[in-house]
Amino acid sequence: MTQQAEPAGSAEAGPVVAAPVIEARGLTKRYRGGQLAVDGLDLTVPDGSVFGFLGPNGSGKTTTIRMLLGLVQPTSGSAGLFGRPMPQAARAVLPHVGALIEGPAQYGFLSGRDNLVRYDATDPTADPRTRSARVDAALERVGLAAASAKKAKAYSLGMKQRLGIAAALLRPRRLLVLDEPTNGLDPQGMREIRALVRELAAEGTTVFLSSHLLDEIEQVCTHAAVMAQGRLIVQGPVAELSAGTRGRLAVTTPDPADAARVLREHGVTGIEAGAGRVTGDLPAVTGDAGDAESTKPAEPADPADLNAALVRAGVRVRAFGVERGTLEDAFVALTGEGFDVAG
Ligand SMILES: Nc1ncnc2c1ncn2[C@@H]1O[C@H](COP(=O)(O)OP(=O)(O)OP(=O)(O)O)[C@@H](O)[C@H]1O
Repeated sequence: MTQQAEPAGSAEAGPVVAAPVIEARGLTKRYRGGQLAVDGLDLTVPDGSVFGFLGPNGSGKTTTIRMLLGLVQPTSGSAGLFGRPMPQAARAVLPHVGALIEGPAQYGFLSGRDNLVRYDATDPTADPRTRSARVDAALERVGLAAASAKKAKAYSLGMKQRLGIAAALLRPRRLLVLDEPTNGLDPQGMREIRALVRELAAEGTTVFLSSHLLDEIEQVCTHAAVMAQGRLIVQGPVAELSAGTRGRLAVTTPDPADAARVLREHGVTGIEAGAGRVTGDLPAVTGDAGDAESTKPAEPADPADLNAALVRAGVRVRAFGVERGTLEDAFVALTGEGFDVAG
């Protein structure tokens, strides 16, 4: 008998060799009220990445995630997971995806363990005979084994969030999608979630997490995409995105006024001269940071030339360096706005 083509309902995601884990092309969502929540989004999430989906509140992150998971129908454009189209391939693909969107739904009167048992029981493909072992492994995985008998209502927010992640990890996942996983957590809770994300990534799970916190993305993500008002501003490896900013020149000198003058003459802008220290923005020689599609860093002037100019002008330089740009600098440079986390 010849091999049948894989049925749409198969648990296998099919051949996945080089396909990005998530791919969106021109993905757009206009809600019925007319609100354009996501506008022509092109997104590529590489296999094995920890991908930060960054944007202020209301920038369209949750709507995008819902479209990627097949929970919301796009107005236009396409979304794919593991090279398969969504929502058409949802039944085949979603068993490989764990998701935690808008906080975990839990029963406070049940223990953490019983919450997971209940959750596992709602999965028709989960073998009841191995349920107990699966639940214990998930609790262990998120560091809740010792607190597993406690009622969920007695959990801290961070523990509740980890219980939600444990639910998403009851079966092996190739992709974990976390919508604002550290929202509302205290610094310790945030650290725990970050550590967990790093561990999962080290085990080979691709993690896609949304956040409105720039430093969080810098700390934990290998790649990022930045959204503002429903549109993609930039995406790429985090190191390249922050390198794309020119960085800030910092000169320690007993002659700040002279240093400021010489630097200004050599094209340095945004100069701030204080007691014994002058900072400024390196002039760009070439570059295309203004291109929203580009992740290529702008080419800054060679700081060594500026240092030489200072020395030639008789300015005494005690320390000279370029402070690395941050993702926040990149966001400000690309949008001309501050990264507003309010709301
Ligand atoms: N069901 C809906 N109907 C109409 N408009 C909506 C709906 N859901 C979201 N929006 C609007 O779409 C825009 C994007 O919202 P979305 O929740 O996707 O953004 P977000 O970046 O996830 O923000 P947040 O972090 O606040 O959830 C917002 O202006 C929001 O008010």
